[in-house]
Amino acid sequence: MFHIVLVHPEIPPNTGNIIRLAANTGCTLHLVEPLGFSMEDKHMRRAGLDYHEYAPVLRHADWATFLNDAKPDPARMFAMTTKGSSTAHDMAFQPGDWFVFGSETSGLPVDIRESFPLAQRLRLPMRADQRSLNLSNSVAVITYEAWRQNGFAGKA
Ligand SMILES: C[S@@+](CC[C@H](N)C(=O)[O-])C[C@H]1O[C@@H](n2cnc3c(N)ncnc32)[C@H](O)[C@@H]1O
Repeated sequence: MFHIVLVHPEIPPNTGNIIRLAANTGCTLHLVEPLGFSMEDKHMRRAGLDYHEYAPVLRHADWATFLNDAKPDPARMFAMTTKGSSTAHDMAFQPGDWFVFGSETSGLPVDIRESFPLAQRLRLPMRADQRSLNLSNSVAVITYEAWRQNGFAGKA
């Protein structure tokens, strides 16, 4: 349905949760290296259970390789960032859209974030003085919002 892109994820259970979410919702997961863990990490595998069988997980050596190999449509790719200029829930999403997330400690690298047009830097609403959502929670929020907008296409 959608593409979830994690740039340099660091915490194994977060990626495990996201593998499970990708399987639940029919999304493809892209992992942009370096990763902060081994794909054999037991915490990641436990969180993902055996869902990796149901979710395509693609690894890319770096951001440039991701762009070259996956060829995302630049007009349909969205940076998910606490420094976003647009409210995520105001955007109309389409099947095949790309959602790009930063790492748990650093967020998206500045050069990657700034390569997105302002209108495609999306922020999830939070209360004042709150720093950020957990990575896997932010993936779940936007994936379900985009899927809801598209009639939960493919749901059982
Ligand atoms: C734990 S956060 C990163 C925190 C980092 N210190 C920062 O300020 O970007 C991990 C990732 O979750 C996503 N995220 C978390 N909260 C968000 C929000 N309110 N709006 C959009 N994305 C968010 C972003 O992709 C972020 O890079």
